[in-house]
Amino acid sequence: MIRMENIRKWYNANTKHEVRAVEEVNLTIAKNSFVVLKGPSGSGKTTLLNIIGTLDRPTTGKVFINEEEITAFSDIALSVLRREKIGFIFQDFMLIPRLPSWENVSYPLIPVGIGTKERFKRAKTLLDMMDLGERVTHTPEELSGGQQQRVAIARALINNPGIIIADEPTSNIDEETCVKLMNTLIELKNRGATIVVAAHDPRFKEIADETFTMRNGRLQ
Ligand SMILES: Nc1ncnc2c1ncn2[C@@H]1O[C@H](COP(=O)(O)OP(=O)(O)OP(=O)(O)O)[C@@H](O)[C@H]1O
Repeated sequence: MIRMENIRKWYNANTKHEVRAVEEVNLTIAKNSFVVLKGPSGSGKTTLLNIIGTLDRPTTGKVFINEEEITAFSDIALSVLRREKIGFIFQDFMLIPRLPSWENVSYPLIPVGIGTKERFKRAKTLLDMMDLGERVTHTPEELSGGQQQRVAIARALINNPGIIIADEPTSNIDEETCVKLMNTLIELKNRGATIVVAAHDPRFKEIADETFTMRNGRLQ
């Protein structure tokens, strides 16, 4: 379970660039549920996802994952948590240029100390699953946008995460990849993962257990 208590995120607090991106958010996401965040551009969805995914800290408030207060964790403890428990799918893929697909996918396994042969094997299995078995040694610039997105999805799954966070995952991909992504997320949920997606695509509402709407940094 993920629980957020009185979350506030102010960027550049007390400067002339201060942005009150998230205000007084209280949110509970049940374990093994599929949750969608929607809301207009700039309403704070990415900010909230980054806080849930421990990529950023709230200005005030507490976040709990399975009753552990992760906002009290050190940066090192948070990076271990991210590595072991959380998979990210970003809007703009965030692949590393010049690294072949299999290395992009298996990159999160390097700090875990898994050897090259095993990393290749695991990456290949996921790339096969994403219909990219023929693109294992291609670099991101040699792939189409949809193929890059599928590499990014494979990377998000490499550590078999209990929590999957996706920020507008369908905004840069074609229809076919989009349906595939949705089916993959449903399958991961059925296998026990908790899924949190920020998305405008109305189809997510149909597959989600719960949809939350953000407006001006607040949950409605
Ligand atoms: N690093 C940052 N520094 C300062 N302000 C930021 C930063 N990141 C986001 N913001 C501001 O915080 C507000 C919320 O942004 P956020 O990206 O969370 O919205 P969003 O709902 O995800 O938008 P979109 O749907 O356009 O991606 C916006 O006003 C944005 O300009």
